[in-house]
Amino acid sequence: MQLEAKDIGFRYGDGPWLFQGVNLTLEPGEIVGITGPSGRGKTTLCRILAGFEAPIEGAVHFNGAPLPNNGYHPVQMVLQHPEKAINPRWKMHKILNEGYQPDKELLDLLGIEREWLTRWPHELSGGELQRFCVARALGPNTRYLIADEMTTMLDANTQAQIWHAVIEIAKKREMGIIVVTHESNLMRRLCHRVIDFNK
Ligand SMILES: Nc1ncnc2c1ncn2[C@@H]1O[C@H](COP(=O)(O)OP(=O)(O)OP(=O)(O)O)[C@@H](O)[C@H]1O
Repeated sequence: MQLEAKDIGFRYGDGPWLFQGVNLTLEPGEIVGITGPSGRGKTTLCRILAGFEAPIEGAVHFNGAPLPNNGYHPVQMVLQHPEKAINPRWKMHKILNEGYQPDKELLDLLGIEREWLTRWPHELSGGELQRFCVARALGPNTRYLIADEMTTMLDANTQAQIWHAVIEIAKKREMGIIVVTHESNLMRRLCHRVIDFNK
């Protein structure tokens, strides 16, 4: 079940092309980094790969066919700021179980404490909230995870715990990952290969 970007081009409105002719193939279980300067279009490319945005040119294929536009999406994305990705009017248990019911093993792996489940989002730290966003993205039908600066705002311990959990799940399920980060050490440690989005 490959994830394939074929000759992708994108621009906002009638502005200049952000990028054109982007080709990328991810195999199951592969961890690929995307690096490049701020504003180059990495997040935009991620949004296209996750089906949030349609490319102006080219196409994204999953398992040889266009990305599905209903049902559970096989490509899930986790953003830098968890508070932008959750409903502030829902308690954490509702946010966590929105798409599927994560099991105890996953909650433990991500260090999610049970007492957090009855709290509102504003009653948790950024690192605690991000664990929920990661759990929510790791449904059993997630085949590719896009981590766009997923742990940039977090301290080293939280960053390590979250990545340990994600890598363990990825190995077990042969889930592919796209890692967008400006941290070159993290990139080197995690990724099988890195695409320089500067060129
Ligand atoms: N909805 C939008 N409408 C118009 N321009 C946008 C929109 N979203 C992003 N842009 C612009 O597109 C460019 C690329 O943005 P993008 O977030 O994809 O870059 P990036 O490489 O991920 O940057 P960073 O490393 O800072 O996160 C930026 O110049 C941004 O201002």
